[in-house]
Amino acid sequence: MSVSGRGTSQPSSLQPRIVVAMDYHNADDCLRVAHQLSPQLCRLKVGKELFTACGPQLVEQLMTLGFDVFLDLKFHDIPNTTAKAVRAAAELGVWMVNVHVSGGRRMMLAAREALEGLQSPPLLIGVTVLTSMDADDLAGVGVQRSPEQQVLYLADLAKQAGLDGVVCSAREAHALKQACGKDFTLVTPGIRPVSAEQGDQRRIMTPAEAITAGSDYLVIGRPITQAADPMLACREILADIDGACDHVQ
Ligand SMILES: O=C(O)c1cc(=O)[nH]c(=O)n1[C@@H]1O[C@H](COP(=O)(O)O)[C@@H](O)[C@H]1O
Repeated sequence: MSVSGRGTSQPSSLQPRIVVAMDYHNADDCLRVAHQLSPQLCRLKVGKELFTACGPQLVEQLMTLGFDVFLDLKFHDIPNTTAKAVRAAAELGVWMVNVHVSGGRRMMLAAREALEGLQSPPLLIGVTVLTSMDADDLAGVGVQRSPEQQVLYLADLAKQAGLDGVVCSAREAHALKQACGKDFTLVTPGIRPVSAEQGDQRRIMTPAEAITAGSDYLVIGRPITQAADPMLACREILADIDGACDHVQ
């Protein structure tokens, strides 16, 4: 039994706000680390690499261990295909699923509609501007707005289409909470403790900064999964955000 209750968009002070990105290539590595982590302390994200290698069976195994699972496949397709993929994710029983906001309003409305009538639908979240992108990367694909302007623009589209929230960087969290309201869920990757390497991420913040800025869920991969002791790394980040949580609640 998971700890969150699906369909709850805002974490209470007792619910885990860390979502560990299980970016592994095989089930053994993923399950070895999952057994070291605790559903009381974190949720898990299954993304493209792990899902392509291991499929829905592994998602089910992680849920059997008690974890809430964010299925991060960033659907971006024609409305009919996206809606059916979102429905399939819901039938798998995941806690959260995402689509690219740039798939457009009709695509997002179809995804929303695909979840109608379900007793505990997953949170439906829109990806805005990937946290690996900066202003130069956006300009490279023809977008002249700043990352923050583009994130705000896409988040407004997502909200109007009935999505529960967006994936963004924590750098945009404060402005987004003001623009979209506190109930609009903010899921923020690009989280780096002070000592961690930035890697391919560009718009980053520390865990405590992200919570203070208004992030609801922190998606954290390599700083935990590549650590010698993932559970210890997770606990250290929790200690870092504890004070920030008290401050914002
Ligand atoms: O949707 C996501 O989860 C996502 C969106 C985004 O804009 N940036 C981003 O990094 N992610 C995911 O978040 C995780 C971040 O991992 P680390 O960079 O290792 O902490 C990866 O699994 C990414 O696929």
